[in-house]
Amino acid sequence: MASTPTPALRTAGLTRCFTSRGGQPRTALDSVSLSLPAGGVHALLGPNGAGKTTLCRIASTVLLPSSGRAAVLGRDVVKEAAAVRRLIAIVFGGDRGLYDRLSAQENLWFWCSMYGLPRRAGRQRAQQLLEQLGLAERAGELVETFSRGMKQRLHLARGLVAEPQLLILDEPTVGMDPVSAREFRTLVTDLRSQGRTVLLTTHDLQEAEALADTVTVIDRGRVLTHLEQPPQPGSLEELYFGLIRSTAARSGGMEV
Ligand SMILES: Nc1ncnc2c1ncn2[C@@H]1O[C@H](COP(=O)(O)OP(=O)(O)OP(=O)(O)O)[C@@H](O)[C@H]1O
Repeated sequence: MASTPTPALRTAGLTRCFTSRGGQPRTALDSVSLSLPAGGVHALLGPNGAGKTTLCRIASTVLLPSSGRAAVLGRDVVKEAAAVRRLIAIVFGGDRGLYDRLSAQENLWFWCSMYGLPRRAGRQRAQQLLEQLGLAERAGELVETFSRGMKQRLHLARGLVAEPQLLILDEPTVGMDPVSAREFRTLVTDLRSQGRTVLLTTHDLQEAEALADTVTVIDRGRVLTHLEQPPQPGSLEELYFGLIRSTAARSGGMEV
């Protein structure tokens, strides 16, 4: 009998609670059970505060679950955190995580050394990534002089230093102009064709539709739907708004 392939990310009853400053309990993830296959782009959608970043942070071992389990390629994110860190990379949108007063290549050299690459191999890897991401011409310039789109490419290069099997992109195109965002999406498509798995959170439904092989919609920490196939062109907006509207109506929340 053929064995079932190990999912890139599997969660079972995954729950994460926070306590607000005023002492109010807040459930960011509420018993989330999901299985995302290895390979392809998996879109995670949901309104502000839905729990997307919390899920990404748990999958990348920087946040502990309150209860339930999560595993990356079969490795438990709590009990085998070190092994999980070797399999994943996380790229946040915005300006976090880069050293502005260093050049693009210095940033990458730093990250290569953090991942234990010897100096020579690190420099080769950095050069290869700068070329792959179209930054080679600006490699020696300070990151503070980069546009947002260029910074996002560099973020992605940083994420790729360790050749992760699961790349988590948390709103990677936020604030990008349409051309930079489209180029970034092309890079994501290239990664998919190289056999990598990408978990993508986004508020851009067209982006999700263009890239995703599976789509998961969450709201208030709960999975509302999980599509195991790419959405039909033009279908996602109606599905998404319908789901969010009915959840809001059930809980007497705002109109969408
Ligand atoms: N460190 C924290 N302390 C308290 N509450 C938190 C903390 N981190 C997240 N939360 C809360 O958990 C819930 C989910 O937040 P999360 O950042 O995962 O949402 P999100 O779907 O990524 O939202 P957005 O689309 O706005 O980025 C929110 O109510 C948020 O206020």
